[in-house]
Amino acid sequence: MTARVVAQGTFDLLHPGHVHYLREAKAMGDELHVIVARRENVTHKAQPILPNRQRRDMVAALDPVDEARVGHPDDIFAPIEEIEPSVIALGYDQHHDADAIAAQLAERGLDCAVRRASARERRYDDELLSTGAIIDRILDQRE
Ligand SMILES: Cc1cc2nc3c(=O)[nH]c(=O)nc-3n(C[C@H](O)[C@H](O)[C@H](O)COP(=O)(O)O)c2cc1C
Ligand SMILES: Nc1ncnc2c1ncn2[C@@H]1O[C@H](COP(=O)(O)OP(=O)(O)OP(=O)(O)O)[C@@H](O)[C@H]1O
Repeated sequence: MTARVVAQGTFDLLHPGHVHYLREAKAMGDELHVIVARRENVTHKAQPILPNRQRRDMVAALDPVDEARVGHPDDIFAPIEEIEPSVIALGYDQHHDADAIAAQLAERGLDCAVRRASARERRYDDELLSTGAIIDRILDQRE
């Protein structure tokens, strides 16, 4: 039986931290399905610069990714019910509470583990491993 894994995020300006996360998520199963956050649903930080479709297209092009989709406008569990993953891989710093997600999955009768990926550490001084840091450097150097 194919073990499907779901990963999710904003994936605005891509960087090695995203690749690390998606590689780890893929290793948690056989098929990696990525849900790309709709711009209007990103309320916990600055909204993404790039359009939903462009962010999805770039994530879909990454090696570990088998399928990527723009997320549901208002029910984050709608794609989960469609994909029926064995694992949801949370990113190392994602603000979601794993237990709360596990409880909502159980409520919907979804048998799916919730795990957390690790952080990718910097390999050289000026490596940028966050979209926010990339944007800050652009503002700093291009103003
Ligand atoms: C299990 C799960 C399902 C999600 N499904 C959707 C969705 O369908 N639509 C959406 O816009 N965001 C969805 N999200 C929320 C976004 O991906 C959220 O902004 C992201 O988890 C946090 O992104 P960040 O790590 O880029 O800050 C989902 C998150 C989780 C944990
Ligand atoms: N350095 C990193 N190491 C491991 N995972 C990362 C790293 N940076 C981002 N991720 C993961 O990638 C997913 C998408 O993150 P997101 O799109 O918010 O990127 P970000 O670089 O964290 O953005 P921002 O700087 O705006 O917070 C999340 O699950 C996040 O945990």
